[in-house]
Amino acid sequence: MSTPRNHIVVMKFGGTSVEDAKAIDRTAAIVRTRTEKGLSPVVVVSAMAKVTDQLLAAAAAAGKGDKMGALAISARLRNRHIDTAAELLDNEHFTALQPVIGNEFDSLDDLLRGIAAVGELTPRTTDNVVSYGERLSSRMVAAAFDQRGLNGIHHDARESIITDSAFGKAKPLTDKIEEKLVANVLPLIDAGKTPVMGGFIASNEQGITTTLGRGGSDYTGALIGGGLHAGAIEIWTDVNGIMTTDPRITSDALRVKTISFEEAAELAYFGAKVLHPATILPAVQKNIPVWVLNSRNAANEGTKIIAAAPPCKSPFKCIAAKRKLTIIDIVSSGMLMSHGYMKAVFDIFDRHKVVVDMVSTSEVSISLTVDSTIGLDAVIEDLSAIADVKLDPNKALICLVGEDIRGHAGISGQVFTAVSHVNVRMISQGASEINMSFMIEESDVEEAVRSLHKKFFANPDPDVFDVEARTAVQTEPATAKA
Ligand SMILES: Nc1ncnc2c1ncn2[C@@H]1O[C@H](COP(=O)(O)OP(=O)(O)O)[C@@H](O)[C@H]1O
Ligand SMILES: N[C@@H](CC(=O)OP(=O)(O)O)C(=O)O
Repeated sequence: MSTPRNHIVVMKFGGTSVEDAKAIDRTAAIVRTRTEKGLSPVVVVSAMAKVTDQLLAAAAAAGKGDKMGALAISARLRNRHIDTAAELLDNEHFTALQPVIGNEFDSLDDLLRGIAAVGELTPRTTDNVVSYGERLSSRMVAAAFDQRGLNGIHHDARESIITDSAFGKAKPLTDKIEEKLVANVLPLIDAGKTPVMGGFIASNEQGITTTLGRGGSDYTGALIGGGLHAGAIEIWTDVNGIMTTDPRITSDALRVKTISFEEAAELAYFGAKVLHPATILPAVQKNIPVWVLNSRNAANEGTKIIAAAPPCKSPFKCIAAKRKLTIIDIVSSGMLMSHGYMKAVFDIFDRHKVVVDMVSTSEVSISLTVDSTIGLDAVIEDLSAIADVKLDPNKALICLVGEDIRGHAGISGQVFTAVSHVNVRMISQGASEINMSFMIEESDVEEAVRSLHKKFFANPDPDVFDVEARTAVQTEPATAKA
């Protein structure tokens, strides 16, 4: 294993942390606190808030042949970026950056015209369109850091983050990434620069643009942290850290002070949007602590994610909800007393590369859940050849994460009493010692989470949760973003 470079800190700023000139200015001030401590930051930025969704909308319009609609979205984005740069930068830096922004938008417009002309949108072209968000934000932030004396220098993430060719959700090639980071980024750090890179975007081995999937900038941050063997990875967002549940569901949510890698991975996978599920992996491999911090309230301690979290007296640390799930009920009398049936069913999911989240079985039926409709038609067709299949959409998974759920007697009774007014469709407990999950109607999510939160976080362990903040008000309300 490589030797840790403890002076390097990877700082990832999400869309809300770079949403406008004021936010980027705050970001620069936060980065300065690290350079003042003698640390060497590598900065990863997402697209400005909502830009990714708007680029996807432009791509979709172009794919339907609506050239004017696509170009209109692009024109609005062009104005937003130019206006932000004008507010953010002095004359010298703005004059240098304006043509760069202009060129990027000219090439985006050419791309959108091309898509509209053929009237077809592929995953590969979608990745190309959507990559402009991070390409632009990283250039703007680098210029702002340069002007503010932070020695900011732009590095195109696509030159260092190398993936396979699974457009839309590409898999990183970690050995290649490490090689590239050491060759491209380390010399910049050694020269006293602050490299600024776009998150989420990458390229395959042929140099074609790919992306790591929605919310993937956290993953970029972790890949860079792992590849450079940094001393810490910081995820800067718009809340005080990992909270006991999404603070948009209940304002009673409390900051979790410390959480284990394992617990954070479960939470992220089962819906806590604050962290991309893959973020933890590179950190675990090199035992790098990950911090989740608030760029609107930088003085707050945030949440530390480490290998082993301290003991917690409360049974749960967090409640996550994952929406937009579909339950698939598979019923067949052929399953009765037979072996190999499960294998046949799962082989079908495997063949069509459809990921299953939760499974529950009886003698003649299997219920399972999926979070994407991509590839689902083919799965249903193949399953229908061996069983009766029923789809039940608009479901949500509620996941309670805690360090030793099995060790708490009577815990299931307490959970289901708390949500006794909600129709529970599937339950899973026992597969993991730290997770208890169940499926409900999507429309019941808020009610169920609030009831569970009230039940399990009435007397939280002060060593683990920031109880003092219970009465404190957030610095600013969280805003909707993408
Ligand atoms: N358990 C949780 N703790 C904190 N935030 C959560 C949690 N679950 C969901 N969230 C949501 O995640 C949001 C932050 O994630 P995201 O919007 O992707 O931020 P960014 O743009 O910084 O990457 C918060 O505003 C919050 O509403
Ligand atoms: N911009 C990308 C990647 C990302 O991670 O964004 P954010 O950090 O704002 O969640 C997205 O919206 O999916």
